[in-house]
Amino acid sequence: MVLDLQKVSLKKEGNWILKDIDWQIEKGEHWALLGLNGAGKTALLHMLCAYYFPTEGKVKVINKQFGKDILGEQLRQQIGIVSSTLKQRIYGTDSAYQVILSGAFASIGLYETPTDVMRERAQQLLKDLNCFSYANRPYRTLSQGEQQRVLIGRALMNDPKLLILDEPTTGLDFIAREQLLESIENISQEENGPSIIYVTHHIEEILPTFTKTLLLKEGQVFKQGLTNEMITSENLSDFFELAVEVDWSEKRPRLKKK
Ligand SMILES: Nc1ncnc2c1ncn2[C@@H]1O[C@H](COP(=O)(O)OP(=O)(O)OP(=O)(O)O)[C@@H](O)[C@H]1O
Repeated sequence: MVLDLQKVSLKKEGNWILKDIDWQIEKGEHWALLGLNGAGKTALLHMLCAYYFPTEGKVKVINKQFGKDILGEQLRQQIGIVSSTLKQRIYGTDSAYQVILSGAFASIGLYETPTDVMRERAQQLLKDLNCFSYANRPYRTLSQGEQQRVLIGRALMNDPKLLILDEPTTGLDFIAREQLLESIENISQEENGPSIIYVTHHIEEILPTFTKTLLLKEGQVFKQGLTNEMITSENLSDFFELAVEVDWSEKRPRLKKK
């Protein structure tokens, strides 16, 4: 099992930010995590990466239980994450290639000498993610779409079992967004590739590959299960407390206000 949360709660400064979260992710499953602003998505992701320790409940990530056999650093080597916090920390003068390579050490910047195997892997990722043409350009000169590809490459360097993509399309235009989603779909179909958690506010970004969805509301699981059973007009109207209509006529859902 990639992830096993049992009755997990988190209290910060006297407030419950997460309450009684049960969530299991099996190997090979890809999930969408949907929640409005302030739902607790970031807090939940911080917990999966062992930056937060649960106040109550049990967290197991990649078969390791928090508090027992887990060291934050070791765990983070096995999880790939792309988030806006990470994006802000990358050194703008590093080349795209160096940024990807730094993923081998889960570090910001390169302080250790990469092995030949690491260099080959980074070059393969540059090709797979169509980043080869700007491999040697400083990260800060890349477009937002190009930067996101590089960060996904960095997250894949260690062949993680879990890949967390936290709103990866923020700031992308329509074309760049669709291209990035296509790359994510390709990653999800790789044999022995990582399980993906795709965090978003945007229903239309739920690709067919995300067959499971968790709806998070006010720190609690509102509902979870098969995406086509979760993303319905009735469920989402309850979830948003607003009458909405879901159009499933294409492969991806679209949301309309009623
Ligand atoms: N360290 C903290 N101390 C106190 N309150 C916190 C802390 N971290 C988060 N919160 C609160 O917990 C709630 C959930 O925050 P979180 O950032 O996880 O939401 P989110 O779903 O990621 O929202 P967004 O989509 O806006 O990023 C918010 O009300 C936030 O103010």
